[in-house]
Amino acid sequence: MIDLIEKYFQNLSDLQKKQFAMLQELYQDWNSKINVISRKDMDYLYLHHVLHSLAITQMITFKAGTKIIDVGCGGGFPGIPLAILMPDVNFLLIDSIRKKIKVTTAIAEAVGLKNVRAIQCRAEELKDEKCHFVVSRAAMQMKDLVHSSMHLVNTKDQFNALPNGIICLKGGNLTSELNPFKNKAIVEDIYPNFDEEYFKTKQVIYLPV
Ligand SMILES: C[S@@+](CC[C@H](N)C(=O)[O-])C[C@H]1O[C@@H](n2cnc3c(N)ncnc32)[C@H](O)[C@@H]1O
Repeated sequence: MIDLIEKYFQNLSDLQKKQFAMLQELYQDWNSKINVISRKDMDYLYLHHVLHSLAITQMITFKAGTKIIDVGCGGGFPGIPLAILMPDVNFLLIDSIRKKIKVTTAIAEAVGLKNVRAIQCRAEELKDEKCHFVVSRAAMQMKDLVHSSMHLVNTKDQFNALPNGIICLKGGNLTSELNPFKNKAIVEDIYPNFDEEYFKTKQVIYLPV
């Protein structure tokens, strides 16, 4: 299934290929102990979770040294696949549920990711950390994500192609959810950049802070 990742990311090093390939067994094993992915979805780990996480790269390629906070990372999405793809970018993965952070930490360690930290906390209670971009998938409604995480974004230190902000992965009808942000948010369909049927209902949303 690593083929699916290589279809879109052709310059992976041998280490990155190995790291992506390790995810299947690691998630299989951890998910049997602590549920972080719906059981029926385990057959689609690379399409529904790994590649979907990497679809953030259609909006932006983070420069080396960028700091990212993944809010509500659960078992590590989108943070872990992005951290494998971008070893020069620093990731802090947070979730309010301790056992999810246990899985995320174990997987990051097993894969040998030096650019990942994971801590259990609620986004709104995180005070001592700043990042250039918050990323998130399926953690909360846009207005709650903005409310809980806006303070994490450093608005002064800007060096990426887009101003610092929040980037999230969403699906379905977003009209009412994004209504308060309609003049500011950029919404991109993932399909056909990633041309699997699964992505026909999925979007990447960017909101500058
Ligand atoms: C549906 S899961 C998605 C997990 C992961 N992002 C994924 O896509 O597989 C949502 C996660 O967000 C976490 N979460 C919700 N509100 C949060 C908050 N305010 N701060 C930190 N984590 C939060 C929950 O604990 C849960 O693990």
